[in-house]
Amino acid sequence: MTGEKSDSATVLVTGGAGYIGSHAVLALRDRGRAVVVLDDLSTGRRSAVPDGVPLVEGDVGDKALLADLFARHGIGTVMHFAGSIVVPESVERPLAYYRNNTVKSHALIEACVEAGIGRFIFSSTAAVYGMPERLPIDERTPLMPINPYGASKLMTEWMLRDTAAAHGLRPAAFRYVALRYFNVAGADPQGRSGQVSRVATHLIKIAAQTVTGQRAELQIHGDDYDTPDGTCVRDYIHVSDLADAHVAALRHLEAGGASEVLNCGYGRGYSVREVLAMVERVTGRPLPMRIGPRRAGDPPALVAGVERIGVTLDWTPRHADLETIVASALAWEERLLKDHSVLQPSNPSR
Ligand SMILES: NC(=O)c1ccc[n+]([C@@H]2O[C@H](COP(=O)([O-])OP(=O)(O)OC[C@H]3O[C@@H](n4cnc5c(N)ncnc54)[C@H](O)[C@@H]3O)[C@@H](O)[C@H]2O)c1
Ligand SMILES: O=c1ccn([C@@H]2O[C@H](COP(=O)(O)OP(=O)(O)O[C@H]3O[C@H](CO)[C@H](O)[C@H](O)[C@H]3O)[C@@H](O)[C@H]2O)c(=O)[nH]1
Repeated sequence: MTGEKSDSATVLVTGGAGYIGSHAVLALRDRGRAVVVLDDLSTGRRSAVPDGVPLVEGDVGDKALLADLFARHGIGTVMHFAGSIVVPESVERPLAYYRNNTVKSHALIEACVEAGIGRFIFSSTAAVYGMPERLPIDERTPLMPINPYGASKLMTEWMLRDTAAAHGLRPAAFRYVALRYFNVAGADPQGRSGQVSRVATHLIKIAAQTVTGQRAELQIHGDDYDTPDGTCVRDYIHVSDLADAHVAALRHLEAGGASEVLNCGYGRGYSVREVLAMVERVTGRPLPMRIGPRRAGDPPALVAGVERIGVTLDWTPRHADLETIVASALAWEERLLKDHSVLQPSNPSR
């Protein structure tokens, strides 16, 4: 397309020092793509960025920095992972979430339009659906987020939709793929990256910490849901498959494909109890656990409708089973325990 940057152009990965972004960096590098990371290291880690990948330490809302970075590195596509992700925190500090996730995404999208960067891939979330009543959840399901985190992401989707509508037909076209992730888990199969959280909230991460003795016990947040075993059901996707979906989205846009909003999951749900049983099976160790009350805002079941991603992207998941997800998460947790350099502090000033 006229005015577009060439396919060999560098990919900017915002939030590339974080959990999912660092796996996307690995997936891009493994395919020989040039990558630059922009990260403020608020939750990310310098050590998550592989050697040889430039890390620009800065804020994704800093337009002067962005303009300079785009020109200096010849950026052709932006993959936007940077953001704040803790749902209960978003309820306590909504304006901080709207600022970091929505206002700063606005600055980034605007900087792209001004620089003529026409390809944008965005980390969205199943949280845009809220508490859907019907499963599986396809992309036409009504969008009714129930917390500021989901709303802050949905607003960014809308900015992308409207920007593509306004600029999509011009010579410097703007097209995007928004990927709505379901439950992301696991770690790079080669052990190069994984999840490092100061305060873990995700089930598989907490289970890994518990079974390795870092926590006394895990609490199941409610077993009285209207689900087969009473615990919540989620669609867990391996982080490396998700990273590959980003590479597939990049290829889609580079081939001139249209803007898309796509669920990312496997279309299969597991209950909390099933996940915990898998942790016990993989380790051969009992997992200390007890039943606690429901956690506010937890939908009983979230399972992705995955037809659309299947027909739109050239994406074949390679790690689509719970055992692989759990085993890779556990292997990473063992590595964290042994190798403290992985835990190199993010930004000491925060
Ligand atoms: N983890 C999940 O299960 C999940 C599910 C759905 C969607 N997502 C989305 O995926 C993206 C990545 O999530 P993650 O789990 O890797 O989280 P993470 O906290 O590990 O990564 C986020 C990264 O963004 C950086 N960052 C935050 N604000 C920034 C700013 N203003 N400027 C520059 N860098 C900034 C952080 O330092 C960090 O490296 C987020 O946008 C999140 O909303 C995550
Ligand atoms: O110690 C724990 C932690 C979690 N859970 C349960 O395990 C399930 C999964 O919980 P997670 O916190 O791992 O994930 P969520 O489904 O709450 O959230 C995920 O999906 C959301 C979309 O709905 C957002 O995208 C969010 O960023 C992402 O982490 C839930 O039923 C939760 O109650 C427990 O029982 N005990």
